[in-house]
Amino acid sequence: MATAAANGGQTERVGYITRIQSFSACHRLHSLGLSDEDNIKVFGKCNNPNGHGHNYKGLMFKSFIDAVTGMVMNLTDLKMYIEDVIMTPLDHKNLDKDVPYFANVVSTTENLAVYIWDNMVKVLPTDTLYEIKIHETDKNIVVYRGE
Ligand SMILES: Nc1nc2c(c(=O)[nH]1)N=C([C@H](O)[C@H](O)COP(=O)(O)OP(=O)(O)OP(=O)(O)O)CN2
Ligand SMILES: [Zn+2]
Repeated sequence: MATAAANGGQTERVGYITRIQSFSACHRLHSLGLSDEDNIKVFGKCNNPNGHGHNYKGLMFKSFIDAVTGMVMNLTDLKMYIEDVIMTPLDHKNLDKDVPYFANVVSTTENLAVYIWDNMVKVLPTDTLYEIKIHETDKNIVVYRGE
């Protein structure tokens, strides 16, 4: 159990750690709630039935810095969680066809962040996830904090 003595007498500190994970996937922006015509109006080139690909970069985490281990979370454990939640289901996949969640949810980066959040909280220690930040392109970045 962590003690203040093991931490040089300091009170608990909150740390933020980030792990950058790249993964590639293709998708098409298409809402089942819109007509084909409106889908084209709303999503433009991204509604092309042939889809298009991205090299996403997903990030994360916060928690108390454990007084004994000095870690917010062991990055080696984090790597395993990321493998299970991001890499196995999403990497080199067609989001709309290969990931059941996106069968009727538009595969925007916002919804991808929600998907990753919902699945990461299932495997991480309680209250350690701070945010999911996804770089869809160098210019387009989405943050989701579970709200
Ligand atoms: N709010 C959102 N808007 C858009 C999303 C999204 O996920 N959330 N996604 C897309 C497209 O899927 C696509 O990613 C856009 O790519 P693109 O226009 O090529 O990306 P850039 O803006 O970086 O390209 P430049 O043309 O170089 O500026 C569209 N909208
Ligand atoms: Zn896209």
